[in-house]
Amino acid sequence: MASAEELKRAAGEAALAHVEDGMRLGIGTGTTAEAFVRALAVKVKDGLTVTGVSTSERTERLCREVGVPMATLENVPQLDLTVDGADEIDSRLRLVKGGGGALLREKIVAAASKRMIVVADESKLVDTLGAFPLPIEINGFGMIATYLAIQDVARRLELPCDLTLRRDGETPFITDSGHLILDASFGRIPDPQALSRALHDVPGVVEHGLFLGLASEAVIATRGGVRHLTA
Ligand SMILES: O=C(CO)[C@H](O)[C@H](O)COP(=O)(O)O
Repeated sequence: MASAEELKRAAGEAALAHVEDGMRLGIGTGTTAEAFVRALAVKVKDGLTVTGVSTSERTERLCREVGVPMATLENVPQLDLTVDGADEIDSRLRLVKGGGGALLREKIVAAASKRMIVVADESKLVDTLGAFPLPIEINGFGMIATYLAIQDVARRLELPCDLTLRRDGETPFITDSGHLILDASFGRIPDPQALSRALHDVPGVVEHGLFLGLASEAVIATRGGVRHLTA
């Protein structure tokens, strides 16, 4: 039976079929996105020309290490395609992302792209979003007030709410953009759009991990083969 690693590799390799010569590519964060980077690097060595824009410092380092040519979003602000992983994917290709802490840059890069393809193994497919805690990137200033305002959002939407400050060992986890992350267990999220809007209305919330209307396709590796889903 294929291991989780093999499934991630299969998804990463299958996404390569969507990469064309000359593309400006947003490159995601996480183990599945990294499988895509390694497969991409082989093509680059064989002569494929692409310009990558990374969604995290971690991905940037890997791309440079394996020889994928990189630019910044400042220099290349419009992208043809972004390939990125996800923590949860529903049947309408609505996503929860940010398990790796890169949600802010991931969302900026995805929004700057004409297309976003999600790469994942079948364990990420869900009927309803919400089993995976939703990462919420917040400003450090006034974090308790922000915490209370998020609890208030959940109360108004009649969702349970359990917030945990993400840690990196003894200290709070700090994102590439210098913010904190609250991992929010809201239970099942029946109306992701309403939750997204309400969270964006909280001033201390920088971004959240609900990706709605951004992914147009998904390449899902299953034990029975790779499935291609469209929104
Ligand atoms: O959103 C992300 C990082 O912020 C990742 O794409 C997500 O956590 C999936 O990671 P993996 O492919 O390792 O399961």
